[in-house]
Amino acid sequence: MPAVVLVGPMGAGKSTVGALLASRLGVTLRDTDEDIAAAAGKSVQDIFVDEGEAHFRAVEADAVSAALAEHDGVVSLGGGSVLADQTQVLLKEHTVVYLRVGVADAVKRVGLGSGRPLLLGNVRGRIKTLLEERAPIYESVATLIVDTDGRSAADVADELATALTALNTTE
Ligand SMILES: Nc1ncnc2c1ncn2[C@@H]1O[C@H](COP(=O)(O)OP(=O)(O)OP(=O)(O)O)[C@@H](O)[C@H]1O
Ligand SMILES: O=C(O)C1=C[C@@H](O)[C@@H](O)[C@H](O)C1
Ligand SMILES: [Mg+2]
Repeated sequence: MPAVVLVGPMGAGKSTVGALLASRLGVTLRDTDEDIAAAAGKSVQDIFVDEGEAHFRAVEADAVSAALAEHDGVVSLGGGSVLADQTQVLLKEHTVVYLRVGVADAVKRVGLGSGRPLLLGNVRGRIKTLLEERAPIYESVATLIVDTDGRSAADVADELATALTALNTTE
């Protein structure tokens, strides 16, 4: 079972904080976006363009299920993975951290020229809508919520490492 599962929107820092946290905990990071891209032999962006979002979501649900079953370290999930009912059910069995980010910091982090397919056209507007739509879902699956606005990824990883150690010693 993973030590921790990271969820949150694009730009929350799941991949970046996940890598730092994994090294602090002495484990490895498994990122479902990377698993999907490696298996398909192309980027997540290209999968969206070539096969469409519905196909990506189906593949993603399987990738999440496999990562949760197989990986013992840190698992970071794609930003939209929590939309799947199957994933919401699976996450009940895990320690899940929601990396929260506001619109302004998320936009700064993903950059206006982002290659992220769901943000094409209007990065700020799309992020705002996605954050509003998904915040209740992230909250519902989270064991712990960590605010990341105005903080470095290293600072967030440090807080998480401490919080997880405390959580595991009180369980
Ligand atoms: N706390 C932070 N402070 C500043 N920059 C950050 C922070 N966390 C991540 N970043 C930067 O923001 C960008 C996006 O981070 P990252 O790719 O880790 O997000 P993500 O949550 O994995 O997004 P996605 O869902 O698109 O995979 C990266 O360039 C990263 O270096
Ligand atoms: O928030 C989302 O829906 C996404 C987030 C990324 O992690 C990728 O999985 C993809 O760009 C879609
Ligand atoms: Mg990522």
